[in-house]
Amino acid sequence: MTLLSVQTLTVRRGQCPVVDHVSFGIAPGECVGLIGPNGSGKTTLMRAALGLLPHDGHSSLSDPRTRARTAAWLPQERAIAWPMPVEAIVTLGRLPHLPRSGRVSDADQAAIDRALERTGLTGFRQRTATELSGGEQARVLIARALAQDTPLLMADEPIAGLDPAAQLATLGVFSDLAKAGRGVLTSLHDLSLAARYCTRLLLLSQGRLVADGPPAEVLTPENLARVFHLRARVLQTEDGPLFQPLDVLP
Ligand SMILES: Nc1ncnc2c1ncn2[C@@H]1O[C@H](COP(=O)(O)OP(=O)(O)OP(=O)(O)O)[C@@H](O)[C@H]1O
Repeated sequence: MTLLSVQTLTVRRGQCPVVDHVSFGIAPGECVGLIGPNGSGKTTLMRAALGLLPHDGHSSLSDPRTRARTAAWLPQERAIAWPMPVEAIVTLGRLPHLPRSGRVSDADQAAIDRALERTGLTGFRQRTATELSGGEQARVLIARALAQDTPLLMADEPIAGLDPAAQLATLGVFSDLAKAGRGVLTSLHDLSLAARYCTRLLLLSQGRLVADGPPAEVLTPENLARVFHLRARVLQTEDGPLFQPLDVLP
């Protein structure tokens, strides 16, 4: 069973492919990190895989109904426009589950409470979301995506702007979701955290998928030099792999 299947997905901007014949699948139990330098095509790949951008090739989530049932999507933009209570925003994640009356069932409320708890926002539920800090607002949107309770969670740089504890907590939640049989696809720039929390990494370079496998097989000195122009040390420790960038290569 796959939660997402992408075959030869290609997105062109003008004549230039910014996602170039990318194929992969995501199965339940996988927490997959999408890594690559700025402009390598991570956002474009995820948006095309969700059917939100015109593309060639195939994605199993192109169909809006399948997408709505299968995937929660956390985009990179984190602005909350409406001065609503935090709990009301997280409740929006339950919209696909609510009856026409909009009545929130006990099961819906349990999912909302769980999402607030997982993101450390239980004490914020009555606060006006627009009055929270940028990082707190980001956590509200993560909570909304978690409340959707879909088999697959797709997140674009979800830990950008979060403090270190919130970064670890967020990726811990994603990793736990995968251990519980969900699937996660998340882009991120922190290669240490990618190595530690992801079961598998997809490495993009100039729109092409140049490596796909367990973190230790993807974060090799050769790939780091070739794709990121970095010399780095990867240490295997009892707490997982630690990644230390050392120099920018010419
Ligand atoms: N609307 C657009 N029109 C033209 N080119 C675009 C557009 N959106 C993105 N691109 C180009 O597509 C390429 C991939 O962009 P994308 O945002 O997918 O990269 P990314 O890997 O997510 O980058 P980052 O790590 O900086 O968020 C970049 O070269 C970008 O300039």
